[in-house]
Amino acid sequence: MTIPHIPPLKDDSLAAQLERAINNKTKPLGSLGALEGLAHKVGMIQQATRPELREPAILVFAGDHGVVAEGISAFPQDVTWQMVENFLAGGAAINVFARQNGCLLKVVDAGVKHDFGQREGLVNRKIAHGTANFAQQPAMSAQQCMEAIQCGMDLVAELPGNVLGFGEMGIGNTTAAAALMHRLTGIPVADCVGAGTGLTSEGVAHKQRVIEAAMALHAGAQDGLQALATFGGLEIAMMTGAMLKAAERRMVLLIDGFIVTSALLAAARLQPAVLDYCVFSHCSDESGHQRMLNFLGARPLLNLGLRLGEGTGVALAVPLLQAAVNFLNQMATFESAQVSEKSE
Ligand SMILES: Cc1cc2ncn([C@H]3O[C@H](COP(=O)(O)O)[C@@H](O)[C@H]3O)c2cc1C
Ligand SMILES: O=C(O)c1cccnc1
Repeated sequence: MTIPHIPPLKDDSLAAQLERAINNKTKPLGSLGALEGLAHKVGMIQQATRPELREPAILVFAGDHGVVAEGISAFPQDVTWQMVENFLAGGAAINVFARQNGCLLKVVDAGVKHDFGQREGLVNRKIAHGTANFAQQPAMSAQQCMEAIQCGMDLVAELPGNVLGFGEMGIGNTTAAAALMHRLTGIPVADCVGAGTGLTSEGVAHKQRVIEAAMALHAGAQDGLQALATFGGLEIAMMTGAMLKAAERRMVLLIDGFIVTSALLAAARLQPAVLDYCVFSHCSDESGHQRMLNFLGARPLLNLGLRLGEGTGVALAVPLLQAAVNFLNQMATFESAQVSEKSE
């Protein structure tokens, strides 16, 4: 496996051109707020003063987690495969929002504990029937983790468009994500754990204890790949690989909530410049997501109190991304529209 090399987005002359183009539009300086930074970012990613978005896609990566044996989720493990069926039938929240906003949606079986057979619309990249319980042993072998990363890279190499959103499904994956977050950021476990699908406060306290015990058990798993293999999920590792390949292909990466951002923490540990290619769609209500975003220096577009995952925040942010590119390409300048500039 070769981790792609991702160049940082540094081109002072293009950055200045984009800034000028944005500032010359018929509006007070800075008045389109976060959309201005977004337009600038897409221009830098595409190395163009007139960027364009083509065929936005959302990949929903699904996988199961052995750590559910510790009683860390409010829902049973079968919900993972049942929700995959729901995605295939078009009835989940992500189906609704992806349809609404014209996104291609693909569901990837990275490691669900269920046999789906050959199914229309399901991309079969199953590495294993779920991970092992990281409260007892590493979730994945190094080999499985690398296979998952490689599959993620290969999937993205085939995509037609230039915008890629990330979503996930996997009962128990907020526990994996919180463990990964703690190990990769050093933020105390108590500030990484949250209620996930709806644990009570005692449930959250138990989840915290499970993670703390696992940290002691796996004290040696410190580097990015080791941490990912030890605490991550097959869907999380596959997202990490997909993110790296998408940045290498100069796609716009749309980041969803807590679990997707944990995959990005691992990707950024391997190739820090991957962050230059990311748009943070929203801040999840899963406590810990805000801290993760702060750690990355990220400013999310939306704050809607979502705590679902699946890529729902990503799908909702697509029209904002389109608006940013459209204002850059279509708005008149002070000169072209003959509008007077600021007096003093
Ligand atoms: C019906 C249902 C649909 C979902 N869609 C996404 N998730 C979300 O919840 C799960 C993580 O939460 P925890 O770690 O607490 O198990 C993930 O599958 C995530 O995508 C769902 C959860 C449920 C119950
Ligand atoms: O932020 C998320 O993506 C999230 C939060 C809770 C449960 N599932 C996903």
